[in-house]
Amino acid sequence: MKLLNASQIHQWDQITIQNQQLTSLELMERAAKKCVDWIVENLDKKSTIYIFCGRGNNGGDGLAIAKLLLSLDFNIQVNILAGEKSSADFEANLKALKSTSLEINELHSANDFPKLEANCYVVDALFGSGINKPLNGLPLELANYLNNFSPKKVIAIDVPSGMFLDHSSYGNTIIQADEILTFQTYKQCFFIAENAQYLGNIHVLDIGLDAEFPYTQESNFEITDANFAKNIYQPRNPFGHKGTFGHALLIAGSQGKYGAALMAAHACLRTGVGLLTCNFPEEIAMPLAITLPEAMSMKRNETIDWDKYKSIGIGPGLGMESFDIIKDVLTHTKSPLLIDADGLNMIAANDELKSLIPQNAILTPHPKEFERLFGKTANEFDRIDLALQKSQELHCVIVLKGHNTLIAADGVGYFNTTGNVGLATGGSGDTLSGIITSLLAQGYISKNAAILGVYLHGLAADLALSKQSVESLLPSDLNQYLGMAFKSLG
Ligand SMILES: NC(=O)C1=CN([C@@H]2O[C@H](COP(=O)(O)OP(=O)(O)OC[C@H]3O[C@@H](n4cnc5c(N)ncnc54)[C@H](O)[C@@H]3O)[C@@H](O)[C@H]2O)[C@@H](O)CC1
Ligand SMILES: [K+]
Repeated sequence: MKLLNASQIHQWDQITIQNQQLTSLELMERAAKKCVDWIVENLDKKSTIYIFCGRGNNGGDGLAIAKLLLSLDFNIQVNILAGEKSSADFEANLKALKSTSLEINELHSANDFPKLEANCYVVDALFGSGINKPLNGLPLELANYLNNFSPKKVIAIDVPSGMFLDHSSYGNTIIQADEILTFQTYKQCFFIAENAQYLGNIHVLDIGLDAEFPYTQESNFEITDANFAKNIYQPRNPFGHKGTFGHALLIAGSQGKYGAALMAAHACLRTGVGLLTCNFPEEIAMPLAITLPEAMSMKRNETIDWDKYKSIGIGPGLGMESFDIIKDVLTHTKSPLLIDADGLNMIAANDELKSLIPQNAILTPHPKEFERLFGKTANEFDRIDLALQKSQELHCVIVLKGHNTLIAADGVGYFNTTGNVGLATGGSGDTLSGIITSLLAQGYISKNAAILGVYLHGLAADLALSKQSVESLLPSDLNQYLGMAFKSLG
């Protein structure tokens, strides 16, 4: 699914109004009705709901919500920012609300802020997709006032006020939401870790916007959900044999980091590779044979037959002392390549190695490794843009690991939607390397191996939560759930 920017979302509303012969007020009414359905189902009617409205259409939504909640006998209190400039639909809804018995509180200064009851709810309808500058003046004071108070829940309409949809809000004040009722589609800002403290649970409400419009739009960002993964999944040919599913070579492990190599190997096999050869330190050849008898092994300094492998994965637990082998691989490999961890760190520390990265290689840095490779950026949006730029410059795939891992390929960024904080443990990346190396060996092109690998890795972690908690989850648990993750694609 494409992620649209703020201006495209505005156009989407306009096209819908035109194609469905609606007035914008009717569309707003639809949006408000969806929010109220959610509120009725999820909030306790006994608690007061304080609704804070700006004077644009986000505020208009707030007023339309207020009118509907009033008709359902909810206990509400409505506050609007004072000002002269307001949208037509805001004015229409204000007029309608003024015709009821409800008193509306106009906020001219901080003295007008209502005293909030303990245990209340707050609806944040100050600014939505029309935000065009950081909060300042009275809206800033109000945001601080609300953030310093702890209501039962803050429900943001469309986006938390103060958050830009498609560029960085780093350092700005934003209203902290517990629940976000967003219209029609995810917004890019929801996938960015620097916004994490302001984002709560996100509920995408279908307000019936034009179904065709997103397909007509260019976008540099997509999200990879179950449909996306199903489309790239290649079901196995029933007549296949071990040669059909590729021979992978995994070059991993060093003293003190043997586990990383074993975890990568285990995940590689569980992802369906036909054959796996492990180039591991000699001292773990025996533990490997005992714990993973399906894997073959070779010595670290043994000559590699470059024609033999369908894919090579290098890096998990490799240590920084393996310069010769990474140089050898970068210089000679003819196979699709995945580079992780110390493989990346060695490249970052050496310009000659950097110049040898082959086309279509998959690099899987976490943010710190990314910084070592490509430099520091002022904020996360800039880091993502840099990842897209580097993916084009180097003709390779960059998997920027994090909460919503971003896969940058051919200048497009794909945000993954599976996974949970249980993955924030050493070893998760090693498992991911094994999975992606396996998919490469099975013939997936680099971009698809990275997207599907990240999706399956996260999904296995989500499925593992049926038995584990986010605290107790171990990367090695994922191997047991890869099977179920694959089955969900079938
Ligand atoms: N028909 C439509 O277009 C629909 C719009 N919807 C709602 O409309 C919202 C977008 O409405 P608008 O485009 O009117 O924009 P907003 O309501 O987000 O805000 C725009 C207004 O706030 C001002 N403003 C922006 N940033 C400010 C800041 N930091 N401090 C002070 N003032 C600031 C702008 O000058 C403008 O007057 C969506 O987020 C959604 O909630 C929904 O009702 C769905 C239908
Ligand atoms: K809002």
